[in-house]
Amino acid sequence: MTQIVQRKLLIDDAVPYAQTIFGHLGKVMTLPGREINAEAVKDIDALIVRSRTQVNAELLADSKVSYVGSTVVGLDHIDQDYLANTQRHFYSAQGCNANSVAEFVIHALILLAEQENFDISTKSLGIIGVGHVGKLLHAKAQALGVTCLLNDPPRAKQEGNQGFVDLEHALQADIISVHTPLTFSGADKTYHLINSEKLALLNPQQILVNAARGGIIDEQALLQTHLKAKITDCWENEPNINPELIEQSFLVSPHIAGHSFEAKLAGSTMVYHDLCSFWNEPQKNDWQQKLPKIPKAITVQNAENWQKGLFYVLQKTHLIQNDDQAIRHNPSNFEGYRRNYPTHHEWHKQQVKVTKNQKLNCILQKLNFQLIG
Ligand SMILES: NC(=O)C1=CN([C@@H]2O[C@H](COP(=O)(O)OP(=O)(O)OC[C@H]3O[C@@H](n4cnc5c(N)ncnc54)[C@H](O)[C@@H]3O)[C@@H](O)[C@H]2O)C=CC1
Ligand SMILES: O=C(O)C(=O)[C@H](O)COP(=O)(O)O
Repeated sequence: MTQIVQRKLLIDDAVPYAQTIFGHLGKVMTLPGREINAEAVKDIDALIVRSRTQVNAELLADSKVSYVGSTVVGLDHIDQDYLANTQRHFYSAQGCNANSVAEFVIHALILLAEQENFDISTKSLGIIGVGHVGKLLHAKAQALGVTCLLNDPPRAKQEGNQGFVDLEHALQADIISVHTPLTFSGADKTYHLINSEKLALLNPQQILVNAARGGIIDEQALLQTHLKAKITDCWENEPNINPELIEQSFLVSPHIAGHSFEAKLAGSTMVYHDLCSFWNEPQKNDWQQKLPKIPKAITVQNAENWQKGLFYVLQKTHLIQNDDQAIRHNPSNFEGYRRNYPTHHEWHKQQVKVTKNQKLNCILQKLNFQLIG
């Protein structure tokens, strides 16, 4: 009688619901992403990672891994050529956390606007990289009345220049937010894209946001650049982040812009669906009944000013300042905090009671909050 050999899956332990979602496909083992090494993957069939595992020949050469799934968006931890050349199937959950990042940027900017006492709708926003995240950020910023300048040369080459501006033009915006991948080669490589020459174009009234990747902005040059505010979620040399940049930043966070509950779950389920089809296995979705209940409705206390009302609502969904406090005076907490990141839900999961302020109600709706009677 032929013995059915159970498939083995090794999954980064930061992948939520790993056992619940993937358990029916085989024997699931989990490890912290940074501890997934050649020894751990030797006898594994499917490897499912987040960003903290370098997937390359060094990791896989002696393994029988035939499937690699990445439950995050960035690809700088994956040697895709090696996987293709060794006939290993690769899937990346592109776009899974875009909404989370866009919400993070808007929330950080509203916090800044409230603390610096300006109306965000009077500002312009330069979005460098207009893919999944950039498009959603554009839509949310427009909902707030922000004028956006869009820079994305690869898209402009494909689609035509209509609607796009060049980098120097985008860098004239009051607020600049980078949302490109980190790439080291090619005509549009992004490593140090915002270098000392580009930073020299900026003035002390401008705001610079990095919730994409450390290295897109030259950090050493950034330290010499005086700006109204630096908002830093992504750093060079993570988790050993630069204390001077912490000091200079209005808001710091340990690379968690994409860490909403829905984003992490989307990454897992997108890889799960791909693995099921790769192994020609029927999907089982009964785990969805085990998801946390949505938070209770928010009642706005301060609606006379739409921006103050929005700030109140955003703070009820997630205290972004906690992400700052978690590392500002204790940078060594960078990995620990993100591995145990407190659950927060995306705005489309949040109910808000209709307020007296029609403009606020309209903005909340455009930002995908659930407005209830
Ligand atoms: N902080 C966090 O937690 C997260 C960070 N990220 C990072 O953000 C990046 C963007 O995410 P998505 O929007 O989902 O990726 P995406 O691939 O959908 O969009 C990236 C966009 O950047 C454009 N681009 C590439 N090179 C460029 C250049 N030199 N100048 C301007 N635009 C350029 C591309 O054409 C594309 O439209 C990811 O590659 C990842 O590194 C993504 C999710 C979470
Ligand atoms: O998707 C990406 O790219 C990101 O930057 C994710 O936020 C990375 O998440 P972790 O793998 O660092 O949990």
